[in-house]
Amino acid sequence: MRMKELPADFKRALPVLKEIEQAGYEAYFVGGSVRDHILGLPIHDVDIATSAYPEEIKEIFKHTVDTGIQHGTVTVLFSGSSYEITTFRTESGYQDYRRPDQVTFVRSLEDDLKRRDFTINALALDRNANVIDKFDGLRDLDDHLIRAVGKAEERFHEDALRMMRAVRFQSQLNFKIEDKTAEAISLNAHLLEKIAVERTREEFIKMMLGQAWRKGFANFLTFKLCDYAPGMKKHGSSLVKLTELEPVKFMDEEAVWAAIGFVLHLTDPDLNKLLRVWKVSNKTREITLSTYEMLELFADKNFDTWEIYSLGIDNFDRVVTLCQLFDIKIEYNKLSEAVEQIPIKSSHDLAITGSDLIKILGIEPGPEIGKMLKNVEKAVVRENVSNYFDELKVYVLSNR
Ligand SMILES: Nc1ccn([C@@H]2O[C@H](COP(=O)(O)OP(=O)(O)OP(=O)(O)O)[C@@H](O)[C@H]2O)c(=O)n1
Repeated sequence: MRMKELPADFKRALPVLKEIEQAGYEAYFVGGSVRDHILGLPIHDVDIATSAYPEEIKEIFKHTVDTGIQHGTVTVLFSGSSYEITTFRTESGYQDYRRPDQVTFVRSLEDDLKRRDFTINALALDRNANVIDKFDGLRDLDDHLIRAVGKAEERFHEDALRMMRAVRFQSQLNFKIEDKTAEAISLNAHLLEKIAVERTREEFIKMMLGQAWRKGFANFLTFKLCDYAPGMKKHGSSLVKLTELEPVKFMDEEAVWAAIGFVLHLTDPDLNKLLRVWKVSNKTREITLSTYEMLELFADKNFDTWEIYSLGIDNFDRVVTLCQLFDIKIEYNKLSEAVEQIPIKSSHDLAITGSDLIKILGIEPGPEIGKMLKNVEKAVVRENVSNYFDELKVYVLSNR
């Protein structure tokens, strides 16, 4: 099959493929960018695979960096851009279900494609836009199917993360997982325990942010991957409720975690614990906890602008989408107008400072000043007083 127009990222890399071919080797685009291009999706991360060994690539190009030379990857700097070029390889060993014990460089494209996870990821594209399809990846793309290359069980034994990748692609592409591949995931879900939590988390979040996350997440539960994912073992039957909610897309990772906390009715410390087990970043954890608290307030209908402000106005839109997900009725127009009208973004925007208060009140610096400033901030946010120095001065003097 020959594709029509190549996207700019591929076109820019064509001279690199040409150089390799002129030196007597083969070179192709491979991996996710080929899949996405055929699907008509925007591409990112152009990967090039070649029959040339790393040392041979280094002879062809003047400027190279040994990025992952033991796995066959060399970064080539060419005409102001950089390209990752990986030698065709086979892999064996996989005693730990994560990494091959042995990587062997080979000259055959087919051998390289054979070791890949799914047929839709085992396509190659040559310089003339011909697709090389040894495992019926094009048919599966057409049929919207995620099918392991060769024996599914073997592919998952090689890298257990691929089971998460299956549900992730299902969600991102809105595809179905082919029966034998699905069966192999169910049989091998326990291997997920061998995978570093950071890698599992990355796939989990990509899955939850995908268009068909309800399908991917439903399979994450059905295949029992959830039982071997960090901190979720006992929660399968509660988490299933997420798939029965309104079809709303998650805005970001923080929205995903807050929704999980909410559907599990976690206390704040328990959600914190779950986030630590999944090793989310401190920033994500902070934002998630504030989002979660705001969501609970909205669900209780028991809040005012000060609470929204102190939990972070930036969380408001995320919480609104979560309210849609959980069908929590809020008076959106009224609320968003109120939030827009909050006159300050943070205490830094106050027209009065701590040193002003010390002068106005004639008192020593200390905790009293902090308390007073907080009261002023609250009054400004609740629009009990305008954020002008003179008005704040009067307010402070009459509320001392
Ligand atoms: N566990 C894995 C990871 C990757 N691959 C192969 O390596 C390619 C590149 O992997 P990666 O960049 O991680 O994923 P993509 O498939 O490119 O998807 P995306 O870029 O959307 O994450 C994949 O297409 C697949 O052929 C694999 O076989 N097994």
